[in-house]
Amino acid sequence: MVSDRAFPEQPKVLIVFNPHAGQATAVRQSLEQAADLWRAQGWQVDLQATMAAGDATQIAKTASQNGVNIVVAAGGDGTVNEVMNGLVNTETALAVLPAGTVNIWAREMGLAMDVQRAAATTLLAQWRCVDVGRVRSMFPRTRRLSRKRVARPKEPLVDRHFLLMAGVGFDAAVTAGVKPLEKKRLGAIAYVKQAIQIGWNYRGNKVALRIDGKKIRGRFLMAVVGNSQLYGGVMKFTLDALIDDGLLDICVIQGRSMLKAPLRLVSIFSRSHHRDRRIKYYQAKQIQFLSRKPIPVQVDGDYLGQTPMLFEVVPQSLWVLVPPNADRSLWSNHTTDQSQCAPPIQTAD
Ligand SMILES: Nc1ncnc2c1ncn2[C@@H]1O[C@H](COP(=O)(O)OP(=O)(O)OP(=O)(O)O)[C@@H](O)[C@H]1O
Repeated sequence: MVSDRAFPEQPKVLIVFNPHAGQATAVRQSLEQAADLWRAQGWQVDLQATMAAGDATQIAKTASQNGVNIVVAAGGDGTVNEVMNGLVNTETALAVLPAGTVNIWAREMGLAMDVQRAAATTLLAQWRCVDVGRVRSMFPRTRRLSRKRVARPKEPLVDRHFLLMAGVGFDAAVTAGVKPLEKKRLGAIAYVKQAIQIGWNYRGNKVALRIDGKKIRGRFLMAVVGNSQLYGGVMKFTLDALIDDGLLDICVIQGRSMLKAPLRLVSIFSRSHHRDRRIKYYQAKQIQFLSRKPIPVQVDGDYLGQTPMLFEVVPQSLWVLVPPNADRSLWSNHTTDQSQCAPPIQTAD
């Protein structure tokens, strides 16, 4: 792996933490210890807790404007998503300390799930510039899907970046239904419980996709639009995704009901997507999702809204700290053109 950018000697660091993330209770204490470890290496570290959902984006944006070199998202993937939304197209890098329920980005980065060990590994990280995804509500020009009208957005319009993936359909319906208290109590099992509860009656939706201009229609149970590979911490829907290739990977699961969904899961777990004729796989810069009925959408594990939505890649737009054990299969072999990432920031001492 090639380092994209030199580490500042005494970086200014802000740890943004979600006090309600995950199931642990003494997060602040272990984050203070992580901060001390970094301070011992000359890093200038501050901590700030979020007060409400959505806070972390503004905190990260302000930190970047104030010359902070690294903003550390201490929480789960929802917190990582909020922080990165404040850092896209800035000079400030994203790092993570895993304190959430699933911690997919931390796993992709090869970090231990223990905050202290993850902090120690972060000292050895390299700066890399990566792509992110962007998802926006859209008003389709096509008013019809076969002979029926295309659904118009009924919820507030959204415009959001994502680092890991977005899901459309069944997984987003599950995400929307998991209650925060249940997630706190049961952890990842809350998702399994919800999936079983709604799976019996879930029906595939008629969807029209436009993938880089190419029209594709069908009845889909769900689709994953991946910027990276790992999903749910255990499997890979978008197993060919590279985080610096200027493309999003799209894995579509076809079907009318969940009856045969276990077969699709076997294909996904055994990484034989390409041999399953009910799984379609694409790579593209832009994907439009249109449907007769509004279909739920989640980004990086949190419910976002409903179709119609437009997904597109924002190439080379985010600096991230990449520890030595990060999954190498996420990066293309060649050194990418870094000109679109903001130039390195100079620490004002
Ligand atoms: N102070 C806060 N009070 C209430 N909600 C918050 C606060 N700070 C952040 N949140 C919200 O909590 C949501 C979940 O947090 P987060 O993703 O960090 O943890 P998690 O859900 O336990 O982990 P994972 O996403 O890995 O499963 C985030 O989407 C965020 O919007």
